[in-house]
Amino acid sequence: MQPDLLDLHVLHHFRTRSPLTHCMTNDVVQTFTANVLLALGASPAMVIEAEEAEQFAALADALLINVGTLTSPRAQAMRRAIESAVAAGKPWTLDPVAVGALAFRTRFCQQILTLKPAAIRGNASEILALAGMSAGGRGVDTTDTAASALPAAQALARQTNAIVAVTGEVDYVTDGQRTRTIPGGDPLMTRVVGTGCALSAVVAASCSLPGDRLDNVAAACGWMKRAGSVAASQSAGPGSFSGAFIDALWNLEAQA
Ligand SMILES: Nc1ncnc2c1ncn2[C@@H]1O[C@H](COP(=O)(O)OP(=O)(O)O)[C@@H](O)[C@H]1O
Ligand SMILES: Cc1ncsc1CCOP(=O)(O)O
Ligand SMILES: [Mg+2]
Repeated sequence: MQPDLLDLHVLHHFRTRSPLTHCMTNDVVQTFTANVLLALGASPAMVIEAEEAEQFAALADALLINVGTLTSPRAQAMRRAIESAVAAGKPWTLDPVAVGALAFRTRFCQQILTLKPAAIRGNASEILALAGMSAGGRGVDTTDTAASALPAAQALARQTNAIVAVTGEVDYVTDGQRTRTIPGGDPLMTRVVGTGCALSAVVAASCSLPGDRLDNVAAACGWMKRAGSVAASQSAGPGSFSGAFIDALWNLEAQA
C-alpha cells in the first residue's frame, strides 16, 4: 500500500477526537477489540446490559453490533441500543459474523438491517449471505473471495444506504456507487482471532468522524491492512503477530 492510502489526515482526526465507541461484540474478541481501538486512540466501552446499553448508545459517539456470540437476551439488548443510537443520531455498524451459516443470527441481522446501519463490515461469505446471494461460509470463516462478493456488497449498500466493507486478501469499501480498493495486509491476519471483529469496531468509530464516510471507512481498512503487513514482517507466527499488530497500529504515522 502506498503511504497516501494510509489517509493520515483521517487518522489525525481519529486520534484527536478519540471516538467513544460502544462495543456490543462477541465473547471471543473483547480484549483484542478494546486494545486495537486504544492503540488507534479511540475510547472503547463494552456495555451489554439492556438498560445500560440503551442509555450508553445515546451517549457514545458510535455503536458496534457484532453477532458472533449472539443469544436472545443479547439480541434484545442490541435492538434497544440500536434504536437509542438512531434516535440520538449516532452511527451504528453491523458485523454479521457467521450470517448465512446459522438461522437465528441471520434472521436477527435481516431484521436490524431496516434500522439504518451507517456501515456493515464482513468477510465475503457474510456479505454474500446478508445480500441474499449465498448460504454463508464455514462458521466464522469465509469460503469466498472478497472480489467475488463485491457485487453483493454494492447491492447491499444500495439496499441499506450503508457503507459496506467486504474484506479479505483485498478489501473493498462501497456506497453502492463509488468503490475503494484496499490491498495489503497478510494471511497471518486470519490466523489470529478477532482481526475482522476489531476492524469492524474501528469502522464503527470512523463513522463518527467528520468528512466523507466512504473515505473514513476506507481509511480504517487501510490502517489495519498496513498494521497487518508491518506486524507480519516482524513476527514469527500468530503469537508474536498479535502484539506486533497492536504496536504497528500505535506507530502508524512513523511507518507512513
Ligand atoms: N489473505 C489475506 N491477505 C491479506 N489480508 C487479509 C487476508 N485475509 C484477511 N485479511 C485482512 O484481515 C482482516 C480481517 O478480515 P477477514 O478475514 O475478511 O474478516 P473476518 O475475520 O471477519 O473473517 C482484514 O483487515 C483483512 O483485510
Ligand atoms: C471464533 C469466533 N466464534 C464466534 S465469534 C468468533 C470470533 C470471530 O472473529 P473474526 O470474525 O474477527 O475472525
Ligand atoms: Mg468476522
